Amino acid sequence: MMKQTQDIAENCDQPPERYIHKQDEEYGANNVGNAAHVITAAAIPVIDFSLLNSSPSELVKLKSAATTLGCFQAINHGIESSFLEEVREISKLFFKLPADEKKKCLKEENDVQGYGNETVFSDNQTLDWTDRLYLTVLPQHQRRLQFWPQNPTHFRKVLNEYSFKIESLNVVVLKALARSLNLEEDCFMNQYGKTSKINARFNYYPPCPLPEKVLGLKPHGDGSAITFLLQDKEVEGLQLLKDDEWVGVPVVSNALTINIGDQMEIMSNGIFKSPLHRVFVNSKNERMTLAMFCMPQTEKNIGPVDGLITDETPRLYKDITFTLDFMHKNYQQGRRAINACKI
Ligand SMILES: O=C(O)CCC(=O)C(=O)O
Ligand SMILES: [Fe+2]
Repeated sequence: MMKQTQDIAENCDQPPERYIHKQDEEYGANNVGNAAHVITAAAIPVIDFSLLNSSPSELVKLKSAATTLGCFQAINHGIESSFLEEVREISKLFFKLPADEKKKCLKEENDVQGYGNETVFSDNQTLDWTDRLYLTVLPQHQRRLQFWPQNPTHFRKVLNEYSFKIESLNVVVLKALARSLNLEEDCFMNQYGKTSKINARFNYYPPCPLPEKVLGLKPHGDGSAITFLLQDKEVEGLQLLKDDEWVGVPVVSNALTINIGDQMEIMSNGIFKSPLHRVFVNSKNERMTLAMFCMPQTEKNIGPVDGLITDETPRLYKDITFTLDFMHKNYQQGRRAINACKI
């Protein structure tokens, strides 16, 4: 059985070969683009959610963020900061448990659900410097509770509550995005079926003695429609590709970082952009984040909404059922799932 990254990081002065990025990897750690630099907070738009229904200019700002970067920071989103603290706390308490205790939630080798590191498909796959706990949280009947920690004791209660808060916020985002394009407000939601599907991924990035040689997460676009990322309170690391340059996504206190995912790019016929992003780690501090991936039911076919297909803007994507398996296979082979959906 493979050792977890956290256990490796504990006593190591050199990351194992399997984590080290090779010079020729297109988006590897050595290949930092023109210059990896942290741009100012102003470059990632901050959207005030309390204004989305009343302020046309806030909606324009949202549209601009979603069509260019595919990323924005949501403030005044309605989830109490004290509750976000509880969410961070269960993550921290879980990852700080002794290895044996965490192993109670260990994923099976070829599954993504549960605790562990990245699923290995091939011998030359470069590994991410991270461990994760990956759980389907909604719809409720798809939960596989054997992977849900019972330690800390309030883990399940807090995650359950957070799932419903994110589900509601997802509706707010879907409606606002539709209105920003002058579309009927339910047009994206109509592709969801009765409820959304939400997968949670708790990410733990231990410090690394040679951070410039590894990546916390390899470059990828999210397979979701919308991703809600609760960042670490202090430690930054997320970067996204904009005009061939990697730009850092700052920590904004009490904000949720929202990413457009591949399925929204498809439903919007390419108007909204699913950004390529990756994670850097550092030598001093560990970093913990929680990504909530919201998407239509996996058995549902999705495609560009009718109102967006015109003579001038022809259909760019096929109708497709976007399964997780399809997503992950592409990721591990260093490809983008969305490219396989283009006409
Ligand atoms: O940890 C982060 O900052 C980003 C996580 C992410 O991109 C993901 O889980 O898909
Ligand atoms: Fe991501």
